[in-house]
This record gives sequence, structure tokens and C-alpha cells, in this order.
Amino acid sequence: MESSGSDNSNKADSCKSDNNASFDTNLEDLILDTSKIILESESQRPSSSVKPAVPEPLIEAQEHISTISQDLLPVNWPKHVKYLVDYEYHPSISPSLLDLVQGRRRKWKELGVSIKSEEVEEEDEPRSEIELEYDDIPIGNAIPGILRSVPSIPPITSTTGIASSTVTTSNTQEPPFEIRLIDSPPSHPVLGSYGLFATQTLRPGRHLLDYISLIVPDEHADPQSDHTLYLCNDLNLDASLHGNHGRFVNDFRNIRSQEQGPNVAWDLYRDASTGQVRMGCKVLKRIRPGEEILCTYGKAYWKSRGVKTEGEEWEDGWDTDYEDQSDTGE
Ligand SMILES: C[S@@+](CC[C@H](N)C(=O)[O-])C[C@H]1O[C@@H](n2cnc3c(N)ncnc32)[C@H](O)[C@@H]1O
Repeated sequence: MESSGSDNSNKADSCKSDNNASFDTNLEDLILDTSKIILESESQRPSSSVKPAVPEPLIEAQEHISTISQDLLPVNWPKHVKYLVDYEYHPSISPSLLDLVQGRRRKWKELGVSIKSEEVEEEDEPRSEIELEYDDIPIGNAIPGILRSVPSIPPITSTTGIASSTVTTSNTQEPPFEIRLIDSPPSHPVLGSYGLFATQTLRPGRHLLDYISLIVPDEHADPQSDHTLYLCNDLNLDASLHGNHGRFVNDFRNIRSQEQGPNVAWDLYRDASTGQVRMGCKVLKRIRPGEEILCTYGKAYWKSRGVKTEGEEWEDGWDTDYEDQSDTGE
């Protein structure tokens, strides 16, 4: 996906946002408490004088296994990728930058929470360039990672005196897309791999999902990763081992025509309630059920992979190419 660098159309000043979508799944109920398991396995680790029973690379791989029950993961979710409902941050990110991207400082201020005096003074100081850049990012409403549809309340059964009737209520949140293995048409450039497909009609302007992943500074970014997207402030999203549905959005090239272009765009915003910087995905053109959800990875991404990126068709600008928003569709 789009990598960091000068050729980047996802910077704050080129993005728009709307607030018309959110999912309400009670995620805390769905996440398994694995803290005990982790602690037990930590305590069972051999001391440094003892040769580890498991080779190091295997231990590292185990850390990526999702803490979410297998039953709740989206269909076709890859086993080696940890499903995230919220962002994870690389440990090398400085506390001050973390405050900006997580929105903590803003939240404190809004809530009038008393914080350490040096920090209060710091807030009164002129805002740094990086803080001003942050201020320019538009506001939106966060969409957490969406798990497989599950009833959040158990079915209710009611029996009346005269006739017996069963009323079943289940408060399910169906994500309007699914991960599918691409097995046709034969000309599809990622045949045999996966993509994200609409299960409902998606209208232009809809905030569809957030690209959730590990957030990695430039200096730690893996140039070989196929799942990176520039965020802001020299930070990148890398969903190669930690992500959500967003990591399955393919590039439109050789799938849709140049005239059609992508049907979604990445859209940087700050969550209205927390101030957290997030990467949204906005619908540009109406997408029908069964249609693939496709973005543009940008010129830099393909150039870095040896693709010749000359000519008009490689000019970015798709992110502002919204179809008529009054389109009511089917
Ligand atoms: C973010 S992943 C997309 C999801 C991927 N298909 C999967 O199953 O994990 C990006 C990779 O998908 C492939 N890809 C996506 N769109 C493509 C396109 N239009 N043409 C060729 N390869 C594409 C490339 O290998 C790219 O590096």
C-alpha cells in the first residue's frame, strides 16, 4: 500500500472526513482475557543459563497470534496476523509524539484534568510545527475493528397466553463487507489471494472502516511490507502482522478501468471523542453488493516495486474524486 515519502496524497491537508458511520459492537465483551496465559508462559520461560526449548523466531511468531477467539475472527482471517480492534504503537515512538497521535493531551485539556505542572506550562507555550500540523487534521468518528457478526444480547423468547409465539431479537452488527478469496476472473491481478468485497450497497461519502494496524516510525518501517500506508508525522501503518479488514483492500489497477478509478480512498482524521489520529476509508463511488472494494496505493508504492509509473494515469488525486453524493442508488 502507499508507503511514506514525498509522493503521498494522504497527508492531512488533502483529506476530507464525515461523521456518518459507526459500529457499536461491545468489543470488551468479545476479547478474551489472555493476561493470565501470558503470565504463566512468561514464568515458565527457562532462565538465561538454560537453552530455550523453543527457537527464538517461533517465540516471536507466537506474539502475533490474535488474542481474539477464533470463532469471532472474520471469515478468511489469516492465522499469522493478529486481529486488531484498535491501533498498536511501536515502542520507539516518543511519549510526546504518542500523546499527539493518541490524542491524550487534547483529551486531558478538554476534560480539564489536572496534569503535571510542567505539562500544563507546555500547553501554554506556542504550539510546535508538529502540533499545528496535527491541528489541521479533520475530525471524524472512529470505527473500531469489526469482528464477525455476533449477537450482543441473547435471543429473547416470549410466550403469550392464547397463541405461543417466539420473538427472537439479536442485536447484531453486520460489517458491510467480507474478506474473499479471489478465484475469478482469470485476469484478476491478485488471483489466488484475498480482497475485500461489499455485502451491501455502499454509497459515496460513507466512512466505511478504519485501517487499523501497528503504527511504526519511518526508521523502523519495513520497506518490503505489502501492508503499509503512511499515517502522519513520519509514522506509518503496517498491517502485515497486526491489522483489520483494511489490510485486504487491493489497488484498483487492472481490476477497474482507469476511467472508473478506485471506489474508496484513505482519509486521515482525528476521532472526535479521543483526538486519536486514525486512517479512515471513504467510499468514492457507489459500490454494489459483491463488488470489490478498491483503492489506489499511489505511485510511490508501485514505483518502489519496480513498476513504471510514467504518464497521466499515475497522477494521484483520486481521494477528492467523490461521485455525486445525492446518488440514492438501489
Ligand atoms: C495490502 S495487500 C492487499 C491484500 C492482499 N491481496 C492479501 O491477500 O493480503 C497488497 C498486495 O496485494 C497485491 N495487490 C493488490 N492490488 C493489486 C493490483 N491491482 N495488482 C497487482 N497486485 C495487487 C500486491 O501484491 C500488493 O503488494
